[in-house]
Amino acid sequence: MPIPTPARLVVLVSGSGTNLQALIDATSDPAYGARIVAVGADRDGIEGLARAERAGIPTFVKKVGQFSSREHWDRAMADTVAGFEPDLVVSAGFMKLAGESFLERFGGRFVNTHPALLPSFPGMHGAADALEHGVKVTGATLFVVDAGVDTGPILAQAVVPVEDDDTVESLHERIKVAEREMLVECVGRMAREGYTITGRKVRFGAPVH
Ligand SMILES: Nc1nc2c(c(=O)[nH]1)N[C@@H](CN(C=O)c1ccc(C(=O)N[C@@H](CCC(=O)O)C(=O)O)cc1)CN2
Ligand SMILES: NCC(=O)N[C@@H]1O[C@H](COP(=O)([O-])[O-])[C@@H](O)[C@H]1O
Repeated sequence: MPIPTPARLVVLVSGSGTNLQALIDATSDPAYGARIVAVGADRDGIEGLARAERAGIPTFVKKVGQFSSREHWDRAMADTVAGFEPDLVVSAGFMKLAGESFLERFGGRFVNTHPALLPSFPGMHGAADALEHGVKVTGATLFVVDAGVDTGPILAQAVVPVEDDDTVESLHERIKVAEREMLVECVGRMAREGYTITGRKVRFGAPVH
């Protein structure tokens, strides 16, 4: 997938937005090769939206409850995101599953960062589930979103140790430090180098014809 530079990014958030902030900081350098054209959320009053507003980035909020069905919400999300003409959509702590309409429009250029080493510990509680299971290492995974829950082709993974005295909070904070670095590096490479998806394998670099 070759991408025109600077790549246009739409970032989706549901919470504190520290991954978004890492992207905001990275995109302030024109050499990074991407810029954030909008930040979207499924709820209001979150620090993620405040971070975007402080950076002068347009925001939008689409709550599921504002729509008559989940499908209508999904289509409204897809229409709104499409209006910003993104090259890549980045889910960074976005706590909603994307449905058919969204994936029809953005499949192959919608990535998500997850706080565990997939395929282990998918879902909404990746750090807590890894701690509960007693694993000795965990981390973060960046993948291309598909119709499953955290099942898409993997772009990159970052590993962190689990310490004996970890709480869910201390472990998730350690994961997030590695996650932000991985996200910034990979989104920048996708923008500058393009990427190729072949079945379950993703590599940086545009397809060779
Ligand atoms: N179709 C997909 N959409 C998304 C994926 C994905 O793999 N496939 N990844 C997510 C993020 N994600 C974890 O990485 C995730 C987010 C939300 C849920 C979930 O079950 N959400 C519930 C609502 C929960 C809430 O509102 O608090 C829901 O969507 O109804 C699971 C995994 C990005 N989207
Ligand atoms: N399943 C999705 C999920 O758990 N996402 C996780 O939420 C956190 C958001 O942090 P942030 O709002 O500070 O970027 C991140 O660790 C992200 O991987």
